[in-house]
Amino acid sequence: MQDQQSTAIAPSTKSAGRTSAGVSFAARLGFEDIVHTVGSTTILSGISLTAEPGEILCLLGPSGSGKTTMLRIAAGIERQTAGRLVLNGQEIAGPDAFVPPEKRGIGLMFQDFALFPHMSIAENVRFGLTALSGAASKREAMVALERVGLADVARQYPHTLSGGEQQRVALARALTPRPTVLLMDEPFSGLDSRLKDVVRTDTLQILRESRATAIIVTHDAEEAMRMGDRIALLRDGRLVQVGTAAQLYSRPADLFTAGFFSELNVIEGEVRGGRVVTALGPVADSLLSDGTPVTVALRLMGLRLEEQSSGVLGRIVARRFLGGVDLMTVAIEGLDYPLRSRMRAGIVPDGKRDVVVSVDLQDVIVFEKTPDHR
Ligand SMILES: Nc1ncnc2c1ncn2[C@@H]1O[C@H](COP(=O)(O)OP(=O)(O)OP(=O)(O)O)[C@@H](O)[C@H]1O
Repeated sequence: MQDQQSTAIAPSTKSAGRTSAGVSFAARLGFEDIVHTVGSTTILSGISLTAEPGEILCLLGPSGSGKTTMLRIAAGIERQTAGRLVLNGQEIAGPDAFVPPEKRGIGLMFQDFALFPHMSIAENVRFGLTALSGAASKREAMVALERVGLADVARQYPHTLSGGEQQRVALARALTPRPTVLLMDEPFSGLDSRLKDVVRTDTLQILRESRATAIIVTHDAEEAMRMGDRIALLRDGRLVQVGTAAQLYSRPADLFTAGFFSELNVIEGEVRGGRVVTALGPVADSLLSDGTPVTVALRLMGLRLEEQSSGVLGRIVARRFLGGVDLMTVAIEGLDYPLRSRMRAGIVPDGKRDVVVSVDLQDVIVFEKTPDHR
C-alpha cells in the first residue's frame, strides 16, 4: 500500500472526486453490503469491501464469480439492486444518490484495451480529456505517453504497436483524466505469457507513480499475488476472504481458497491424541478433540519422495519432467487414489519407482470438516 498520509486527500465532493489535469488524489472506495440480482439470478450477495487510498486491490475469483459486475457497479455502468457504493465517505450509488459514471472520477480500463483504430496514439490518449483545451490536452497526453515510455510513437496508429505497447497506451489513456480510482478488468489477459511479466511490472510502477487507487480483476492467483497489496477472493457472488497474498496463502479460510493459491493433494484425516493422523501418518498438531474428522490439504511441493528413511511406502506410477521440477504421481499404501509430488528435478533418480513418502509440515493445511469441506 502507498503512503496513505500523502495520498488520501479528499477531492472536491461536487463531482465525487474528478480533478482536472493536475495531481491524482487517491480515493477510498467502499462497497457496502452490495447485492445485485438480474431477474431471479443473484450475481452478488452482500459484498462489503473497501479499497484504501493508493492501494492496489485485486479481485480474484473463477469465471462467473461476479468480479466484472463489481467493476461495472463501481464505474456506474450498472446500478446495484441494494447496498451502497461510497467514495471518500460520499454515497455515489445507493438509496440516496446515483452519481453518473462521468462524474465519479473513476477510470475503467477494458480487457481488450479498446483503442480506436482510426485515431493516432496521442488522439486515443487525449480522448478522455474533453474538459481541457486542445493545447492543454495535447500536453497532458504527451506527459502520459512519456510516463509509459511511448512518447516517440504518439503519431502512430494502434495497429503498428505490439500488444504490450497497446496495453500501455490504454493505461496512459485511463490515467490521463487523473482518476482517483482506476478499475482494470483482466488487463493482461490479451498478452502472451512472455510479455505479461514485463507489462505487469511496468504497470505496477506506473500505478504507484500515478498514486491512484486501483482495483484489478483477475482469475489468476499468481497475478493477484504479484500485483495486489491485498486480494479479495470471490466465489459465486460472495466474498470468501480478503487479505494479503501471504495471509491467503498460509491461512486460507477454506479448501477453495487453499486450492486457488496452490496445487493440492486432499486427504482425509482424524485427530488422535492432539495430532492429525492420515494415511501418511501424523501430519500436524491439532487442538481439536479426539475423533474430529478433518480434511488435510497438502501442497504438492510438500510431498517428499525419498530413497531411504522411515515413512510410508509409495510407488511412482507416472513422472513428468517440467524443467526445474519433476511432477510425479505416486500410489501410496493405504490410500485408494494416487497423490502428486513436485520435487526439484533429478532428486529422485530416473527409473526409481519404490520410494518412502514423507510430508513437509509447512505445506500442510488442516480444515475441520464442515458441510463445505466434506
Ligand atoms: N446482465 C446479466 N444478466 C444475467 N446474468 C448476468 C448478467 N451479468 C452477469 N451475469 C451473470 O453473473 C455472473 C457473474 O458475472 P461476472 O461477469 O461478474 O463474473 P466474472 O467473475 O467477472 O467472470 P469472468 O471472469 O468470466 O468475466 C455470471 O454467471 C454471469 O453469467
